[in-house]
Amino acid sequence: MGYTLSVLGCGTMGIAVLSGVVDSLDIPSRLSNGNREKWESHTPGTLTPTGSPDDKTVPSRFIACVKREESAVKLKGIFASMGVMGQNIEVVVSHNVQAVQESDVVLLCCKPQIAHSTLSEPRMKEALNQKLLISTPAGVTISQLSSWVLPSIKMIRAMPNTPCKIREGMTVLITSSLTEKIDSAIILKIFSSIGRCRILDEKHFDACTALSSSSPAFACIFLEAMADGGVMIGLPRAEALELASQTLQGAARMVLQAGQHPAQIRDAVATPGGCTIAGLLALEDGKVRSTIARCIPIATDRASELGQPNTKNCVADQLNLGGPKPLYVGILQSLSGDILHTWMLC
Ligand SMILES: NC(=O)C1=CN([C@@H]2O[C@H](COP(=O)(O)OP(=O)(O)OC[C@H]3O[C@@H](n4cnc5c(N)ncnc54)[C@H](OP(=O)(O)O)[C@@H]3O)[C@@H](O)[C@H]2O)C=CC1
Ligand SMILES: O=C(O)[C@@H]1CCC=N1
Repeated sequence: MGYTLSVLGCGTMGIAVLSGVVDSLDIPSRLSNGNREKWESHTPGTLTPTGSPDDKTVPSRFIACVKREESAVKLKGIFASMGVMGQNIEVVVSHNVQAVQESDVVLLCCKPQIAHSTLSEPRMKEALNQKLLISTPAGVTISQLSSWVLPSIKMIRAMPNTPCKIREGMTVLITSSLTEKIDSAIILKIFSSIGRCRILDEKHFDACTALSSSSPAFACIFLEAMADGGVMIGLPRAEALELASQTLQGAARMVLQAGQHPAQIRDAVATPGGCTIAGLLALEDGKVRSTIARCIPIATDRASELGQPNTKNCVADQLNLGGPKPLYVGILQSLSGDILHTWMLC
């Protein structure tokens, strides 16, 4: 048997990490029951753990913790479709402490605003004793985390992104506090099985949060805009999206895999007097380069505020609403313009 990994707050990010890790493993129940094929990563260096079944650096049991019953139902559906529900994965509602007691490694994936209260649940400190805690909430620092737990806890910060779900993630790690080799091996196996990972100082963490964790959203704005352009000149929507997505992926891989500089790729495509240079000049007229670049420091500033006391959190958090985001939008749209404006600023 390997170790038990629990996820405290198994929402978007928890599901992405858990699904990616599960897909990286050869779990017999999934392989034998004819469920969908597992995702194979295309990222060079991504690891498919091949440890023996009793390898202590590879997880073999998972516990996903959520707050609401409806989220548990959704999670069970996701893991059932992967062929692992019940056998290797349990989904629990409001049983954080028990899940941590039964785990060796704990992935904290709740919102930054509730990281403190989640780690301060009665008996949680004791449950975490000697365990390895991986904290993902944006803006919550190692020094804050250290003040909330016992000194005996082994702890790191990780900043993954949603493509971890298909094993194409980018994760930045601070592992300086780890002293035991086995803990470093566990961490590196988790995150290098679901994409690339890089170890950096904590001073860079908010920038990394913006550049790799938020950026799937930023990249999709560019992607959608390219597809819109194709639709504007008559391409069917689905094909326009396919062309734009595969092209962006190909261009990124030429940088990562072929080691080409982006300017080299651009210049090679831009034939003198051709259509590419005409398009490039139109892009530069729209100040696209500085607009894109400037979103990163803005997101970095906001990341640094998250999880800090006395900073603006969104209206939904202030009202402590527990529903899904579309519900907030509905409620907020029915409120006055001023409140909606406040919410959009946060
Ligand atoms: N989303 C992203 O791309 C990234 C997110 N992060 C970080 O990951 C964290 C999670 O973000 P995200 O996944 O988007 O958020 P979600 O809202 O999707 O997930 C949060 C999860 O926490 C659960 N939860 C809430 N309260 C409790 C509780 N008391 N006990 C156990 N579980 C609880 C929720 O359960 P329920 O659904 O039942 O309410 C939900 O499953 C954040 O701190 C964020 O900064 C980091 C990098 C990227
Ligand atoms: O937007 C957020 O706050 C989270 C953290 C990074 C990506 N999503």
